[in-house]
Amino acid sequence: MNIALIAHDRKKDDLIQFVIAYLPIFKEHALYATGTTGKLVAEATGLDVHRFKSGPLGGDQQIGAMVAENRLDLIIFFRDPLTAQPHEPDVSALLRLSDVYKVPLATNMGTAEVLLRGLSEDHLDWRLNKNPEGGGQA
Ligand SMILES: O=C(CO)COP(=O)(O)O
Repeated sequence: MNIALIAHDRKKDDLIQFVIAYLPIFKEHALYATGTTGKLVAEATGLDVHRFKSGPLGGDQQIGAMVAENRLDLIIFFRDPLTAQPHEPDVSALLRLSDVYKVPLATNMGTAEVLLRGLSEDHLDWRLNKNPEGGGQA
């Protein structure tokens, strides 16, 4: 599966800890991320992460473009609900597109845990019908 990882600044440590906790699962999939998130996750875990631009510079939109092409199967986006983001319209656009294309998206760790467990038990295999490319690693 193709998985996107995104975290706002105050949530980046949480996301890194989450990826470390589920490393055996993440290792099996192709990872995409906004710029700074991807750099930090790659450094902390050694995982290969395809990095787009930083979120405020268009990274959310680049991930949204993948969604629009049905090339993303799961999105983990740890948003900071307490800090205004200059690129809030981009964030909203990504959430909207994920709903349009019915891509599972977690915005907090509780939901992310359920999605990762579902992924490890093949409950997201229906995505392979939508995105044949997602069956392999990057
Ligand atoms: O701003 C972001 C998501 O909206 C995340 O971007 P970075 O990973 O580049 O910090």
